[in-house]
Amino acid sequence: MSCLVKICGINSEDAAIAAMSAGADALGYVFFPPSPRHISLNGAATLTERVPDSILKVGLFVEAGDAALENAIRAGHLDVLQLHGKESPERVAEVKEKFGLRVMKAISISTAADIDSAASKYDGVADFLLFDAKPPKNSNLPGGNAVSFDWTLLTGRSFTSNWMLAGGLDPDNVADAVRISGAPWVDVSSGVEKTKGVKDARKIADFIHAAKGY
Ligand SMILES: O=C(O)c1ccccc1N[C@@H]1O[C@H](COP(=O)(O)O)[C@@H](O)[C@H]1O
Repeated sequence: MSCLVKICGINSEDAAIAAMSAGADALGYVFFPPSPRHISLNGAATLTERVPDSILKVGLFVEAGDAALENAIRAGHLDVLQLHGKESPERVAEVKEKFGLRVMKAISISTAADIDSAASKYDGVADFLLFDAKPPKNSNLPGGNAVSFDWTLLTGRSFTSNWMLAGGLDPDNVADAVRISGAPWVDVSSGVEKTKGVKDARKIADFIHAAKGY
């Protein structure tokens, strides 16, 4: 089964080129200073000049205010806003309306009940649902922790919103993850890095090939 791929945490020209040349469908810029993948506004502005319109530019935020969103949208020419904190359905709808861009809401999963509860609140409100694992207790990041969840929780599920699978994906497990979950999109950060915050071109290519079933 083939699917679309977002490579998140793009913070260097090398990483952007590796992802684009391997066939990524979306690139993610992390606008969250505690993350090792954080990118400055200037950094995003420089990288984004090289990204063709056919590749989605996704900005990742954690409970960001309107001014921060606006500055990042302008710098990165963003197409999609990924809200990876505790943003309410009302805030998701407000951001969509205010900025006129697609919004992706990250949802932390460990049980089927987590999926049901999130779907009842965000399905059809956000353009994309992003199913990620619950962060470990000792992590200061709500995502990007290389932790996966039970993909069978998503088997046979369908949603009004488009959706992505994330959390602990890597070149060796992504084909199984797509087959089991039926995900139309996958999103990866840690699994295609050589060290925290530094992407590995070989792993990016292997990941995209495996996800797309080349
Ligand atoms: O990547 C980060 O540093 C990050 C920081 C804060 C929130 C989310 C973050 N990343 C997102 O987390 C998931 C899973 O990442 P991983 O592949 O397990 O490392 C993914 O959606 C990233 O976009």
